Amino acid sequence: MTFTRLKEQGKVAFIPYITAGDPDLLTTAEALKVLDSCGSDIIELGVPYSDPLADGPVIQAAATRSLTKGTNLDAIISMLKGVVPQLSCPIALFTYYNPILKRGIGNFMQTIREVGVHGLVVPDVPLEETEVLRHEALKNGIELVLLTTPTTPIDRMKAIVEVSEGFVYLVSAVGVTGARASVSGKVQSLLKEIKKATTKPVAVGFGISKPEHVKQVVGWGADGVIVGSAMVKILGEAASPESGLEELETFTRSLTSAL
Ligand SMILES: O=P(O)(O)OC[C@@H](O)[C@@H](O)c1c[nH]c2ccccc12
Repeated sequence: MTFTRLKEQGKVAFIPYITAGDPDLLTTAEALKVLDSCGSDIIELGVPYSDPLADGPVIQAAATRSLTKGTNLDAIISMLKGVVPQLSCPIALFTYYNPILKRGIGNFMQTIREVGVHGLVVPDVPLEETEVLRHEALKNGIELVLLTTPTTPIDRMKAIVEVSEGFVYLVSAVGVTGARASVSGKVQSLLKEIKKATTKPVAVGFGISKPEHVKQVVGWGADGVIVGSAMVKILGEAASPESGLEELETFTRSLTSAL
């Protein structure tokens, strides 16, 4: 839906990621409002996890701080209950598989649907194991976004894009999340391959932190850009929650104006 509207307007989606509960959940709620009002098209909200395999130092540190404060899924859910009705853009929850399993897949999907979450990203579930997850997501009207990476073999990429809902997440680089000096030139050819295989929108993430990166990825034909660590760093390193939110706004505007 979001992408259809954007495409009609000839626009590319801006998709920020932040970790819930860093520095605290009240600030997360405010950050969601700031990101929404700065023109984000989807917001990825990360559930902090103790063993975040795919995450680089910035998001790992944010998760640790958040968990130390006692952030858990229930607290995130009740924060969302209050704030989602105030947002105009959809929320995609980002979580590792374990917290979903702990709650029970069906129960998890129902709970997030009830607070108005639209999408779900789970980085550590291999395609073969997504079936149950997809089934339960579908039943609850949740879009399960799947990821493909530069090392995903073509046939596997095709199978992934075939079943991905909402959009396809193209991970731009091998390794962990985190700002990088430049976006790998390989993304251009990866985008071409994916677009040969599907008409679904493709959003690119990993290492995007500057307006130049945004412009580059848009020029290569991406339908969306995802920015995580750079956002998380601002909120995590700010002198106070208030100044973090101000910096977040300035930074987000600098990126969206490159779209
Ligand atoms: O942090 P980066 O490099 O801007 O990348 C996006 C990213 O943060 C977000 O989508 C994400 C956070 N944790 C992940 C783990 C795997 C894949 C993606 C992610």
